[in-house]
Amino acid sequence: MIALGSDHGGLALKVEIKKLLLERGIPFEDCGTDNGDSVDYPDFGEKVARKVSKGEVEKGILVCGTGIGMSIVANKFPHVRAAIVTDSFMARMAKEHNNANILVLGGRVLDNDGAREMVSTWLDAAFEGGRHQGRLDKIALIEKELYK
Ligand SMILES: O=C(CO)[C@H](O)[C@H](O)[C@H](O)COP(=O)(O)O
Repeated sequence: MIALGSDHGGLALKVEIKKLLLERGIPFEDCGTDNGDSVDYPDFGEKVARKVSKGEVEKGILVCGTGIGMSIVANKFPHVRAAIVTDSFMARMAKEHNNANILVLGGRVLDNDGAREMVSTWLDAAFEGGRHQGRLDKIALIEKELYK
C-alpha cells in the first residue's frame, strides 16, 4: 500500500500518479488534498509521513509545488527516508542506495511523463544493501539518539 499526499501545488501531478498506480494495479490511499483550494503542505506531508513512520503503509509519495516543503516535513519523522528527485537516475538511486520509503516530487517542476517515469523507476528498483545498509544504520543510530 502506498500513501499519497499533496498540497494544491502538487494536486495535478498527484492525479497523474494515481492514474499510473491504477494502470499498474498498485493499491494506494490518497490522504488529500482533493481540491485546488490553497492548503498548507505540512498538513498533508504529516499524514503520509506518520503512516510510513508507524509502519501502517510501506511507502509514500508526496507532491507539492517544488517538493522541498514536503521533503522537509517528511524527514522529521523517525524511520522515514524521504527523497526529493528530479530525474530517473535520482529516483533509482533513492531506492538502490538510500532505500527511500517516501518519494517526493515537485508538481511545478516536473512534466507528467517525466514524473511517471520517476515513480515507476523508484517502484521497480531494489535496495542494494551492503555498504548502503551500514550508512542507513548510522542514520538509524542518529534517530535513536535524537528521539530517545
Ligand atoms: O512547499 C513548497 C515549497 O517548498 C511547495 O512548493 C508549495 O506547494 C508552495 O510553497 C505553495 O505556494 P503557494 O504560493 O501558496 O501556491
